[in-house]
Amino acid sequence: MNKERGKRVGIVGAGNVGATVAYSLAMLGTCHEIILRDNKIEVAKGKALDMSQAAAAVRSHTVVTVAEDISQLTDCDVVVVTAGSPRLPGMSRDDLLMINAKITKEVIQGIAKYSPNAIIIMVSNPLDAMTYVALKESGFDRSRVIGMAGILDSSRMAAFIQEKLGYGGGQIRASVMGGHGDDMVPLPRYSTVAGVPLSDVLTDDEINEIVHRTRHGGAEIVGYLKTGSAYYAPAKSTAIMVEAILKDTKQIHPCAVYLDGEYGYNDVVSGVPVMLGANGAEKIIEVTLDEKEKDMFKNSCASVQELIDSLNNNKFFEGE
Ligand SMILES: NC(=O)c1ccc[n+]([C@@H]2O[C@H](COP(=O)([O-])OP(=O)(O)OC[C@H]3O[C@@H](n4cnc5c(N)ncnc54)[C@H](O)[C@@H]3O)[C@@H](O)[C@H]2O)c1
Ligand SMILES: O=C(O)C[C@H](O)C(=O)O
Repeated sequence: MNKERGKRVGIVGAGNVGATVAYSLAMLGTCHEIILRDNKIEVAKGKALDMSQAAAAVRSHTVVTVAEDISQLTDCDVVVVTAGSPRLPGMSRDDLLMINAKITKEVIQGIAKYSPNAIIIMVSNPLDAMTYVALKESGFDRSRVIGMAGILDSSRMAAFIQEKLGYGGGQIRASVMGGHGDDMVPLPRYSTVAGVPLSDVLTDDEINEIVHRTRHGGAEIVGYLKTGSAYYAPAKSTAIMVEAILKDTKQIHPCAVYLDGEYGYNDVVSGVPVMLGANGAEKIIEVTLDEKEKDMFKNSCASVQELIDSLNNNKFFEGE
């Protein structure tokens, strides 16, 4: 972390998610400067001015600026990448693979060049495959390339539990592992309400309904919005990760990371509990899964692997 000047967070893609992350961070005031980078430079400039003024309103010292070119995104401590297309109704996140992989490749090469010490938080979809692309294109250690999805998926599950119960808001700890796809792995066995196991307060049918809704939580919102996907909860979840890194909290959050033997998997990205701190993903926690949970995790990793295979078959990583 740079000690001479305040902490600097870059955000590539100042659309719905990126701008909301920036706003959230500006209100928290943990970093000194937030730099927005988007191809739509005028829009980014307008949003940056608007957010700096909002920061002044709440007496936050954070300033929001714009990088007109990726070469101006220098010496960031953390860079959040939300550049790319969101899905539309009827699409799966995987349908975004090739279009967003190309964008990710381009922006990650710039980040690696101009902010070589940054910790990268990937947001663009399909999340696990884009985190894999970011890792390969940056050449960074795996601890410095982390995908955001698990906090979002767990928060969704918690909200659905609260809705079903009608009580317990703020006291629910929901757990979701695996990739950020339709076969993500919600873990009712590791979910509690004020410390009480979920199975003590809900029936099996109710829990299954919540699991199903969590898996399709992103699509549910796309179905309403029509022109794009969710951004308030995704942005807040991303800001939680940025804060954990900047403040070196060493707290555990579900994040997408490159697995190198953990859970029995290699050379794939998936969502697992991770300790976040100043050095990024400082530790991967291996929780005990029962046979059914292991099977679900296996399926989820296989889906991410298919996307990586598809990139390889398209010679995406060749010539590097
Ligand atoms: N991981 C998650 O849980 C999660 C949650 C929500 C959204 N997402 C994903 O995040 C991405 C962004 O979603 P959104 O709703 O903000 O979309 P958006 O369309 O509102 O914003 C994307 C922005 O990226 C910009 N952009 C495109 N190419 C660029 C480039 N090369 N350099 C700089 N900027 C570029 C666009 O101009 C646009 O402003 C999508 O891929 C979406 O699927 C992931
Ligand atoms: O659903 C999407 O496409 C966006 C994001 O991954 C989400 O879960 O909200």
